[in-house]
Amino acid sequence: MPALPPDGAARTPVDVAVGVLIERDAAGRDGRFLLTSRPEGKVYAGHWEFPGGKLEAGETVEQALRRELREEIGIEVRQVEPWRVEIVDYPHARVRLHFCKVHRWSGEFQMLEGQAMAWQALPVEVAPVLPGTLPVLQWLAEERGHAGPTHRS
Ligand SMILES: Nc1nc2c([nH]c(=O)n2[C@H]2C[C@H](O)[C@@H](COP(=O)(O)OP(=O)(O)OP(=O)(O)O)O2)c(=O)[nH]1
Repeated sequence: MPALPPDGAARTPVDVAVGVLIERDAAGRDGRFLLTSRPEGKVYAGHWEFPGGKLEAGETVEQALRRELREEIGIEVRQVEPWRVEIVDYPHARVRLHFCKVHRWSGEFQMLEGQAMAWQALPVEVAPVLPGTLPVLQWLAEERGHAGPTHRS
């Protein structure tokens, strides 16, 4: 019988659409980005993440992102820029995170699942941050020439 692959590799990843909402400053440069806290009742409740959620059957990443941000934070995404894809193994699931930059949206932010929201710069001040968001903070640090820690450990 062939050896079983290591735990994690055996699991099919769940696709997740994630929005990195970024404010632009007066000069058009990327500024603060939005983090939200995971609501009570979900795994990693209280951890900070970029808003998003799992794709439903037949949805594209962009469709899922628009739906999730409407359902969770009450905004209409106006433009989606696919950015990077990352697989993360958690004890509860293996996820394929499709990170998208979002610079344009409309509507007022409403925390429809009882989350909290925080516009953040580097280093991120809210804690704890979800493990799957750490690579994003690193990519943002590289883009912005930020040296030093990206978050509080
Ligand atoms: N939204 C989001 N999820 C992330 C990030 N990083 C990361 O590892 N994840 C993981 C956590 C979860 O295992 C998964 C997202 O699933 P979820 O439970 O939030 O999705 P959902 O809103 O569709 O939830 P549900 O309907 O199943 O309750 O992706 C991130 O930055 N944002």
